Amino acid sequence: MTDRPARIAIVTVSDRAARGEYEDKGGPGAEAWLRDVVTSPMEITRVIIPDGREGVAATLRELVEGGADLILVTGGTGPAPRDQTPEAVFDVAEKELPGFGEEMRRASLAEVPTAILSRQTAVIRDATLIITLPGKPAAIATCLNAVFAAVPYCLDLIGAARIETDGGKVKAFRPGMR
Ligand SMILES: Nc1ncnc2c1ncn2[C@@H]1O[C@H](COP(=O)(O)OP(=O)(O)OP(=O)(O)O)[C@@H](O)[C@H]1O
Ligand SMILES: Nc1nc2c(c(=O)[nH]1)N[C@H]1C(S)=C(S)[C@@H](COP(=O)(O)O)O[C@H]1N2
Repeated sequence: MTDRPARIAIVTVSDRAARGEYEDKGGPGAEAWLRDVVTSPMEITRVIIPDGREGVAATLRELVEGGADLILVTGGTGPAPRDQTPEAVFDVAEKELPGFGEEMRRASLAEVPTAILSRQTAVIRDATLIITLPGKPAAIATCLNAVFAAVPYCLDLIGAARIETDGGKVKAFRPGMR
């Protein structure tokens, strides 16, 4: 655990947003959610890349090597042929944390039955936690609200930056601490 600004990367994976055919709403949505909930210093970077296993994996490797503490990836988790974000994430993963996907889908299923189509998950590579989210901008808050209480302690455990949250919005849980 280190006390310095958390380096957080937000990666939008979308063929059409990367081509400029529509405005990316997922990346800005994820950044707004973090700025609302996380109270400790953060350096946030955002990138928009097309779908595709190799490109997504290469971007993730680069961000991990650049020292990211947390990477949020939005899009490409579904069953369509170009949806290959989970494959890319597993290509770079050292450990999977399947509970993240289970809980995000559970929360999303209360909103839409098609939430079951998302293969979203979370993994660790080096000292970076990578969480995947569906591409639908509306899914971002649902999914982050469902799992974020466990994120600060996970970052502690992997030796990433320490983050604090606004307890009125998301109460970070650190076992053994109040
Ligand atoms: N990053 C985003 N910003 C804004 N809207 C998005 C974004 N990602 C997805 N959407 C919206 O959600 C809908 C369904 O999401 P889905 O992930 O299936 O996108 P998609 O059709 O696969 O996108 P693409 O073809 O660009 O990869 C899209 O048609 C789009 O309206
Ligand atoms: N909360 C929430 N989760 C959701 C959705 C949604 O609208 N809200 N859309 C679902 C749909 S329709 C799909 S196809 C999958 C995968 O989306 P992705 O390929 O954009 O990642 O996410 C699912 N999860």
